[in-house]
Amino acid sequence: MRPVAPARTSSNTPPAAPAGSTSLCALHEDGTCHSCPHMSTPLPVQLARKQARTVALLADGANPVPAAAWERPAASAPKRFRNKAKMVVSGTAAKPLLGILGPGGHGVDLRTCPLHVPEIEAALPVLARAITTLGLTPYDVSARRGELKHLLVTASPDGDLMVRFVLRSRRHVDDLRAALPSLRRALPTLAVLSANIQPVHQAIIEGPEEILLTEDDRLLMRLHLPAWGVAEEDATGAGPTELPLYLPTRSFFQTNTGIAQALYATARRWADDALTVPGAAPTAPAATPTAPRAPRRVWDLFCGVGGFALALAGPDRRVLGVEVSAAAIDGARAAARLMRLPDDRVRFEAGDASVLDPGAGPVPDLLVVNPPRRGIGAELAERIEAAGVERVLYSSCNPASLAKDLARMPSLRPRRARLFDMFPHTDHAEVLVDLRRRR
Ligand SMILES: C[S@@+](CC[C@H](N)C(=O)[O-])C[C@H]1O[C@@H](n2cnc3c(N)ncnc32)[C@H](O)[C@@H]1O
Repeated sequence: MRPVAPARTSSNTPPAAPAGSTSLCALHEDGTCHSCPHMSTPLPVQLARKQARTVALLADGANPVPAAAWERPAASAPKRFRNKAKMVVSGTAAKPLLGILGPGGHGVDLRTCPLHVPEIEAALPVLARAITTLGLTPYDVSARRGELKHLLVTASPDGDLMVRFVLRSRRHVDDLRAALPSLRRALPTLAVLSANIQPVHQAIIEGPEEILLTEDDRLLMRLHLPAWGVAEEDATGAGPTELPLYLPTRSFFQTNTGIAQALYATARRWADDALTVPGAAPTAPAATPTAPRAPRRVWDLFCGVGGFALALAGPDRRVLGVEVSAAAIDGARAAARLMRLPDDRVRFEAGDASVLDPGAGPVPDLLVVNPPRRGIGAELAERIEAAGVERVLYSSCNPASLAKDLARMPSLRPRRARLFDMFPHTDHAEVLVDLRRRR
């Protein structure tokens, strides 16, 4: 077969925004893409507004977050922060479009989206040429014909790539396998290649079957946190402690790498900062075995590939992570091995976190929850409230469901909060709240 041509940087450069524009994105400016409604507003102004909105929303609930509890928000880079591209493939095999379906189901090409990290932007034209070379016909939603539905590309902080072709059937899997050497020549940092089979005609990004075409089945995402006890830099600040996370193909990962680092670093700083919250009730001295200064037993529910659990792992601490995705749990266990954490201290279990009862056995000193947008829900919130857990770190990508869950845990009072700009140019906000049981 014909080889795939390597990346050409000149054709990868996004078209410049029109003169006089403050926008970072020509696709936004010319109306091609509406995914980032605030793209034309300077990022510091966006962030101030997002912070004000989030503070107001959470001050208003039945278990309010006091205005004085908020730390300075963690600001993102304005562009080149997204480590994952989820591209709908449309057009034709000869001229594929990688992006979204616009009004009327017409394909819109977003391969020059300035949010993607440079490694993704350089890879997309190479992958478009591979689609042409392999004759992969994009799936036509209205005609229900074609084979290639989506292209999912993730870049690690080291620039390694995971590329997944979401196909309607297995028809082209052998062609993709045969193209691997040529793809590797064109994309030398290609670490993981797979075909995901998504046979149903529904708006679902990926299906349950993943066919791996490389030996590696996961991407190493090496994050960097500040040293223990040191305040984290915002967003892009690389610190000296490595947090190596393994991302398997069908697992969640925070899409903004710099902000993910800030989030895990803040959780770690707060977890060990039990005595220093302004206005917090004094706790027992550190030496008292029943009330240690830093938590000894930590649970991380909805742990994904283990970001919070592994950031919080320490010599005098037992950590349990629970996550519904078995693939993500495999990744978390592999990362724990890479970090040489003994499995009697750091344990990961696949299962439904929403049915757990922290009061059923020895109660964790610190519970981390980082649920999907729906929140932890009434039942888990009520069990946490009843279990007598002293401290909860609640990381939420949906302040509205967070406010509801806080109202269900009236004994756990928000003492500290921080906004993380995980999704710049949109209204979405990620919030971390430090809850302490009222005495
Ligand atoms: C917002 S992500 C957080 C992942 C992780 N904490 C991180 O920092 O990357 C939510 C996670 O919850 C998982 N999840 C969804 N429902 C679940 C459930 N009922 N029990 C356990 N995990 C669940 C998802 O698979 C996903 O990995």
